[in-house]
Amino acid sequence: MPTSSPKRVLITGITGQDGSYLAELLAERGDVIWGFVRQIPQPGSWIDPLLKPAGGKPPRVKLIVGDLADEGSVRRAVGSILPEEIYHLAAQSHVPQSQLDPESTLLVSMAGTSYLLDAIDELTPESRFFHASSAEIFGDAVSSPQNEKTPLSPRNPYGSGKAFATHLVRTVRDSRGTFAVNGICFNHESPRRGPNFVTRKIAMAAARIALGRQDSVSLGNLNARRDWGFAGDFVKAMWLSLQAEQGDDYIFATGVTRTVREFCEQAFQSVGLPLTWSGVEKEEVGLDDQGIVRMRIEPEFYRPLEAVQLVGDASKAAKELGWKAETGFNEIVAKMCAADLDRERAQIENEPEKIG
Ligand SMILES: C[C@H]1O[C@H](OP(=O)(O)OP(=O)(O)OC[C@H]2O[C@@H](n3cnc4c(=O)[nH]c(N)nc43)[C@H](O)[C@@H]2O)[C@@H](O)[C@@H](O)C1=O
Repeated sequence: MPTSSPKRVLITGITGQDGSYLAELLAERGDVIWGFVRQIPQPGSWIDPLLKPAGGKPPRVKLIVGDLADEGSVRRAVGSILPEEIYHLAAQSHVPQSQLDPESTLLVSMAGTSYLLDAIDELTPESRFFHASSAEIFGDAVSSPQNEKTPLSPRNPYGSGKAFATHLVRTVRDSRGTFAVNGICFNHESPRRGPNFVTRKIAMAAARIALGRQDSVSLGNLNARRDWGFAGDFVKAMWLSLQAEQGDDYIFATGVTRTVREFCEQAFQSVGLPLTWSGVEKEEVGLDDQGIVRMRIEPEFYRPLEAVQLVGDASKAAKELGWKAETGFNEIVAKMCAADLDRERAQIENEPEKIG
């Protein structure tokens, strides 16, 4: 990766999957990192090792409490930290949840992005701004694979909020000259993924079933396809995009899709419980080698409108940033299952012994 002098950096969404990997990457570079958080995280957060490093070393991350839906607190954060780089990663990013609660999803995606861009314009016009956009802006995509020029066609509130913010970033870049980047991120996973996303749900279930702590798992559409990469690779792309000559839009993706079914097969295989399938579509089940049902279909996990052909063309990021997704599908699944096996085993060790 290219070198550059340490920076003052502000990250929204720092306690999440991407925020924590990014903070680790920037801490290694020696950057001075601030996390904008709604509340101080409970112990056990992914950024604990940066907040309280081992051996009594000084914290690598400082926190500033505020709310992205409150313009005043956003201005105060930017005005007091005077960041050279801002990574805006915070979002309510679960698609079904955005259908249940569009308002708060849209507030963070739309108002939060707008307040940050206004604060930069007024207080720190030299700051470089990264917006974590999403493949969901393409929703019902008119062409495949999608690139930076593909028209936006979101199909749910989450995608709509991200589409608005993506447009806003483009407009502000053109009209005010702000160094602003849209990183249009396709699905990216890791052991830090929240358990309501399908990959982590499957990895956790496979680990728990293999250790006898759960009988089976219920899923929705097994034939849904996604372009799944590794979150640790994606945060490198985010950083690289802010080291470029000028702000721009980039697709971050692997260019390869897999089905939910393939993810299941690979996950169960990696915990030593290969699955076979029986039945059709919504009646389908996954069986282990003893014929025990380990995976069922539950209609509640089907989506009313599925994003159909989302696969990214990241050739611009490759050409201009020298970035490509390095971690393959099988490696991502293996990492996730191994981490969940470890976590479950640690929990078993800490459980009080049952007597009688
Ligand atoms: C790019 C985009 O990527 C992510 O959004 P997502 O693709 O909606 O992620 P997911 O893991 O919830 O669903 C993936 C697929 O899996 C299918 N699926 C089947 N059965 C279950 C199931 O039981 N649970 C879930 N959650 N999905 C299921 C589901 O129908 C869908 O086709 C976010 O990071 C988002 O923030 C973002 O930006």
